[in-house]
Amino acid sequence: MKDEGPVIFPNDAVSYAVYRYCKEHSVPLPEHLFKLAQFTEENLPELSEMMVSGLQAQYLIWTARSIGAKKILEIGCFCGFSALAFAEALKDVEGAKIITTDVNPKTCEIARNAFRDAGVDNIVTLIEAPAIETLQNLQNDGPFDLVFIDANKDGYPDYFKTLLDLNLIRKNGILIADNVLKRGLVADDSDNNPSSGDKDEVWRASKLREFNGLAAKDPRVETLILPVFDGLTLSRVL
Ligand SMILES: C[S@@+](CC[C@H](N)C(=O)[O-])C[C@H]1O[C@@H](n2cnc3c(N)ncnc32)[C@H](O)[C@@H]1O
Repeated sequence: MKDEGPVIFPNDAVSYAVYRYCKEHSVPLPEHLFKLAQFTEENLPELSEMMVSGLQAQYLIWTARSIGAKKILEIGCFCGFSALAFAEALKDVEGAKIITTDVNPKTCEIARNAFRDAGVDNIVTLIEAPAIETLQNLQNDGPFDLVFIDANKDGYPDYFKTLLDLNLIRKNGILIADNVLKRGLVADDSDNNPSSGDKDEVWRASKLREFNGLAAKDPRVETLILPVFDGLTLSRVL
């Protein structure tokens, strides 16, 4: 077994080259995703970092197709970038349905326009409401094949419990949660971590630690945490 050592790549330059290489050799993204990303970066520059990365969108498309997903639920729509990726994955699937939810009216409007412009508004429904409320009203729409959590980090433990208690994910369906390592703070928030001075982030990391603990111990799921992007928790429903 190899040592569980630090980063594989020697420095930032090589890491960026690797990232570009991975994108170029992975499932392609449609042009409308690049357009939405550019629009978001130009119009909401201070928030645009909230979008998943290009490679992460490729990962979501590949995963949704791999498990034969037909129904997807997303918590945290923002301007619609990851939902559009899911729509790309499901565009040729008979009866496909994507439900996404967010509380920000401004970004919801951008997302709705993006879904319409991409011609996927027939399969994507955006519910403008707090996610916990949305989950409690989804009994007739589930169970989902894939659920993606990418919203307020303090909500992750409740989203996890509600999704499982209400049987909103089918057997062998998967839950993907983003940002679960929070720049490593979840595993190490000591002075070793340059982000440890940011008290808000340290608090969010504590909620993510709680979420990861639930996902690791709950007998209804089998969980894998991957140290990719900002950390992904993958839970398969048993
Ligand atoms: C990281 S962004 C989502 C990014 C999106 N998945 C993408 O890749 O483009 C998080 C979103 O969660 C939303 N959010 C925050 N609190 C929420 C809540 N209680 N219920 C639903 N959405 C919430 C924010 O408004 C924000 O748009």
